[in-house]
Amino acid sequence: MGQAAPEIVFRTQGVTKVYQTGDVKVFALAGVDLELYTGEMTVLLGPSGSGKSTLLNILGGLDHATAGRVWFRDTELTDMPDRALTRYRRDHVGFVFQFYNLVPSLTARENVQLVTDVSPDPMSAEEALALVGLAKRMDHFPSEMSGGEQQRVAIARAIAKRPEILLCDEPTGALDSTTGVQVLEVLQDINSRFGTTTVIITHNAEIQRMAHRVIQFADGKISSVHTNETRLAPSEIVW
Ligand SMILES: Nc1ncnc2c1ncn2[C@@H]1O[C@H](COP(=O)(O)OP(=O)(O)OP(=O)(O)O)[C@@H](O)[C@H]1O
Repeated sequence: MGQAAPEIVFRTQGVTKVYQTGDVKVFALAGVDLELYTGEMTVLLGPSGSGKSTLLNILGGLDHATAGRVWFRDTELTDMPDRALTRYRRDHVGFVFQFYNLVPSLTARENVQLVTDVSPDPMSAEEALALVGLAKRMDHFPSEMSGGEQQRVAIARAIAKRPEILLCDEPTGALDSTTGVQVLEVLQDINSRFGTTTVIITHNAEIQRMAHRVIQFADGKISSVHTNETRLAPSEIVW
């Protein structure tokens, strides 16, 4: 018997995004057809300006495509009104960005509680912080933590609502390699422990070796898709 077909979590068809500044049009995305599968860890690679963040923002409901269609499971996101898109984002998507966007006047625990207070079925802030290895730092303020620790608080905040999807835009971009690997280990652990569909944008080609699939972008299009036969553990990745 063959393996069951993978379950599609996102599908895009001809997604285009045009930014217009005065007379100048920039095609940030120029026709992207893509399927992402439940539980998969996907790395998006490509030069600066090739459209990776634009696609991530559209998948995460932070932005609308100019043309083309986008589905999250059976729900079409394409023309969803902003209120519904906000609900979609709140209920299903966790975001991790390069700069951690923590509230400086709140402790790690309080930063995570901002999310757990408004989610229907959250884990506790304590549980989320323990999952990212910060059980002992819960009452520290961001200024008392290293970059990697702050990013782990940001990941705890993103996962505390138990999202099906975790979208990470350059999560290690501001970190040295040792700290970056710790953050990747947390992402790997969340992906395998909870089956959270995870998308990671990176400029660091080494990181692709931990992914199930690697999608390469060039000029607003997908230039190649590669499935890794074997994956490396984050601790085996060096940069
Ligand atoms: N709000 C905006 N207004 C105008 N142009 C934009 C806007 N956002 C993105 N762009 C342009 O769209 C193109 C794609 O940008 P995008 O950020 O998606 O690329 P990227 O591959 O994520 O790049 P990077 O790796 O540098 O983050 C770029 O040419 C960028 O300048």
